[in-house]
Amino acid sequence: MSVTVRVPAKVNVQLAVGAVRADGFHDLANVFLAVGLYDEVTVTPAAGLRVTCEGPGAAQVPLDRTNLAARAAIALAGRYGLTPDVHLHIAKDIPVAGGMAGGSADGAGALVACDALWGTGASREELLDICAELGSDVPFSLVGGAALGTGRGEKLTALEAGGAFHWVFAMAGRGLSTPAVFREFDRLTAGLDVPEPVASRELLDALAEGDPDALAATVSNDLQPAALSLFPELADTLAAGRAAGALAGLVSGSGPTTAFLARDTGSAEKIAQMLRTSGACADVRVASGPAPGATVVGGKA
Ligand SMILES: C[C@](O)(CO)[C@H](O)COP(=O)(O)OP(=O)(O)OC[C@H]1O[C@@H](n2ccc(N)nc2=O)[C@H](O)[C@@H]1O
Ligand SMILES: Nc1ncnc2c1ncn2[C@@H]1O[C@H](COP(=O)(O)OP(=O)(O)OP(=O)(O)O)[C@@H](O)[C@H]1O
Repeated sequence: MSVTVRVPAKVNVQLAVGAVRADGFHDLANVFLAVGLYDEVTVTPAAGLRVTCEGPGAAQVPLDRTNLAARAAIALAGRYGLTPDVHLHIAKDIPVAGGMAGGSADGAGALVACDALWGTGASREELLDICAELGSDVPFSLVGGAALGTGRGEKLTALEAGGAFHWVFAMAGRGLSTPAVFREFDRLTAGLDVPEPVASRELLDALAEGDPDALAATVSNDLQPAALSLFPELADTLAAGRAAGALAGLVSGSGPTTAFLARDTGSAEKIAQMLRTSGACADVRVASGPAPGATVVGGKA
């Protein structure tokens, strides 16, 4: 008996960041778009909790109880008086520590997979509560599509997306730590008046209309200066993607992956090819969004 769940990566088309809160988190206006780069989590009953991982960057993924997939299984089992005796296998395709919510995807995937395996009958709300305990990005990994995240990003409102948006992602040769990027944001904004984060009306309209030019004119990421400060070479990657014809280029979330919006699939392939030969990044992928959230794609009786 096993269950396999597929979970998408995300790009933040707007990431507005407020001042640091008393609990160390930041209030956000976080416009998430799920994109078609996926991790798959397979859960199988086992003698105890075990995590394995294959794919690019697998060596950087912890295989102990700190893995978000393991934490999800433990949290769900805890609620239902079960023991998390499962083997969680992660087939990784989302870059590790890349700002595309790879670990969050695995947390949401493991939760949905264990829920199906154990037949807990947990409601969507209960699953979303557990997701929010696991991390700010995890609820969005569960729901996918397009959504506005407020609070620390965990309170979601579904958004309409009027069409597919085509993206090129440039992966860096090393990762960036999300807490370190938020700390750098605090350092760069120290003494300044940081406004309350608000979603842009123009950006939400562009998303709803499926208009790539209008979206390109409105994308923004308040963490970008912090990511560039910690990883200055990303400025060259952004310049290379824009020179290759991208409508817009920005750092994805806390980075260091950079995301380039293309007009259509043909243009995305051309930008990807130019980025590959530019030497300005370690790897390049093409993907479109919105993509569906965590979905059961297979299982064996
Ligand atoms: C940068 C984003 O990826 C944008 O979607 C997210 O805000 C980060 O979400 P995440 O990786 O799920 O982050 P969490 O695991 O919840 O938090 C990791 C750390 O990031 C910082 N953090 C995260 C979210 C937030 N709204 N404010 C923060 O300051 C905190 O230092 C926190 O200790
Ligand atoms: N299943 C997992 N996959 C990858 N990393 C994990 C996982 N579980 C825990 N981690 C830890 O989380 C850190 C961040 O990895 P992750 O790939 O989630 O980063 P990220 O994509 O930048 O996150 P986000 O975009 O949500 O801020 C890793 O360095 C690793 O130590």
